[in-house]
Amino acid sequence: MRRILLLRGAELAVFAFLATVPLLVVNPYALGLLTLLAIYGILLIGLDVTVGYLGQVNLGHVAFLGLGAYAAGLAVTRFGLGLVPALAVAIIVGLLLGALLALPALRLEGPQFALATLSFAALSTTALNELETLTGGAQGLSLVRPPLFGHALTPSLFYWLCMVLLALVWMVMRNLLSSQWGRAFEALRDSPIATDAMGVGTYYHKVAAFSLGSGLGGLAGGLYAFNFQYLQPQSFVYELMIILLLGVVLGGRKSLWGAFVGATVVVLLPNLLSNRMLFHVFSGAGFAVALAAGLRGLVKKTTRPFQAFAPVVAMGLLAVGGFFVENTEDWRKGIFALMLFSVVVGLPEGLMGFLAIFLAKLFRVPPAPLPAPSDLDAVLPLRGQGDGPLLVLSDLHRHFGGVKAVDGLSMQVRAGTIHGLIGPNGSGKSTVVNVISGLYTATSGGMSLRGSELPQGSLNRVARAGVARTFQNLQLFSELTALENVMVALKGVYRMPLPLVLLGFARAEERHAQADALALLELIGLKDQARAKAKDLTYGAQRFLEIARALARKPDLLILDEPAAGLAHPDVIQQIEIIRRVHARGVTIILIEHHMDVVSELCDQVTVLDGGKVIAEGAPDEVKRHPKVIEAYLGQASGSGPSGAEPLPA
Ligand SMILES: Nc1ncnc2c1ncn2[C@@H]1O[C@H](COP(=O)(O)OP(=O)(O)OP(=O)(O)O)[C@@H](O)[C@H]1O
Repeated sequence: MRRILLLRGAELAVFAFLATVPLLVVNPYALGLLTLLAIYGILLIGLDVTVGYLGQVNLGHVAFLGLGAYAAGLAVTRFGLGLVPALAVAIIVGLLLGALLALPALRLEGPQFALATLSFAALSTTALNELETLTGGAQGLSLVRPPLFGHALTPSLFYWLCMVLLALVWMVMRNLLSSQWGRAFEALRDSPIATDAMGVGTYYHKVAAFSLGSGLGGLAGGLYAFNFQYLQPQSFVYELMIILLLGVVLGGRKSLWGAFVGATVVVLLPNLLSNRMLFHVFSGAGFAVALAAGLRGLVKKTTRPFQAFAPVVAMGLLAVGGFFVENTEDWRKGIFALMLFSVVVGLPEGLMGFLAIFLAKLFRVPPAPLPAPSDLDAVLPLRGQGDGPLLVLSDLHRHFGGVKAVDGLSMQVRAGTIHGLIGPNGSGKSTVVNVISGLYTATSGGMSLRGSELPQGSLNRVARAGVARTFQNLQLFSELTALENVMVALKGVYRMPLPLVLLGFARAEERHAQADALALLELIGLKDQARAKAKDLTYGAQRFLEIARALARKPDLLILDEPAAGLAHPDVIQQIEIIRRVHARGVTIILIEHHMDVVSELCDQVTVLDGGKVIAEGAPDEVKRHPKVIEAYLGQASGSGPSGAEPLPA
């Protein structure tokens, strides 16, 4: 049985079981907990988009729960809307306010982003508190759960409604996250620069992801309002946020199952704290897991000592401390902190990540087979040589304060050629590449591609204009597979509108993308490692993979920034062969390289830079003998005139 069938079967079994619960369980308390499980499940799936996929610490998600709850509550109490329109209002409020927060906040990174979201959460609670005439302030807002299509929603019916919505959210998000969108979210977490350089708008995708996650927060808020039928601003404060983060991290990031497990933890935590016996069992089990995982990691040498011992100490403190404190609820913040610390340090992949390793060993289910590679002519069409220059740089300057990294560079790259760009360290080669590819804006000067002005200062727009590049310091999407790295960059394949992607209509397109990406992996000799994560490939293979990924853009101009840097000799030979194959497809290449033998082997024309200026230009053999070049590399003019590669760095 294929892995996908097994997964779908497990999902179906769990949801079918959950659907029958109201028929089996008459205990209203248990039904209430399961209703909350569905609501928090939706909330955590939304939070996982930012925390798991975007890799950002989002401390504002609790605000969207609150805003969604009040939006739905007010829609019903003030505007007399029904249940469905009120839930729609809650989603829209989440989406819009999410986008509004994301627009400025996502220009920030790391702790600054976390602080921006925390401030938003604080502001929201204050607003809900202070806008008394609208929200009732600290007095709270009471509402009555409206009927659904004329039927009063009993606790059982409301539970089913929440479960149906969780199942829908699950399906829609699974479709989205396994599509080009999900890959883009993960790619920009690993390398925003490379994501932009592959023509995938980083900022746009970040804002879309954050807004989507917040929309789900709004929906969960609407359901929360109709579940409790009474709202108070104090319910949506940072303490709940910490529990939500604990849920996502403990359950396992980037996983719908992880969100589900996390929601279970969030729902059960209050019971855990109020029932002393349950607390002892839980903390004892946690200590045992931490000890077993730590010892296993140490024996297998997969864990550093701190990573192994710190969770044991934290969980030990929890287990022993439970016998001494009078009331565990008074210590809840400390308990959450110890649990969060243990999970972050000891179980970075969360419970589902941990479980997935065992399940994979237990079932050993092969993944679905990949399609046959597409015809390379369709993926990377052969181009004619053309005549005239493809790229023209005129009097280009790029200064950093007083440093003139590029100082009046004029250069032409003929279509269909391999154009070498060489020069001693610090001569300005990388800066030129960064200006052409849009990472830097030129201080002055002009650039044109095929006669049209090249956009400046935007990796994304330059990529869309037909320029692809690799990076001197590798910028792969390390958590994605080799195949997915190439699929992120594929041009002209993804045409399905978002609503249809959400409904699961992008599968044929995905197969097509896989086949195209495989053709490019075959070109560079990595087809057999298509499913290996980029971070697990050898260094040489990673360098080759960057070329395949850049080729997925079907570029007019490919810039290779030191593609042989750090490679062992056999890999250098393979790299030369790959570049030859790419060139044979008619792709124009700019090659920055310190290995002079690689330059001599491959380049039709070479431009030599020194101090940001061109000091020589011509065929490789000519420039090697040029006195200025020899002087630049050796710091002296040689009368004898070098032959071969000796004077230039190998
Ligand atoms: N972001 C920056 N800020 C300030 N100075 C910079 C920046 N980038 C490059 N420079 C300076 O510009 C000059 C050219 O650097 P650049 O990296 O372009 O040279 P290079 O020829 O690519 O060198 P290498 O072969 O060592 O990579 C150097 O003096 C460098 O210190």
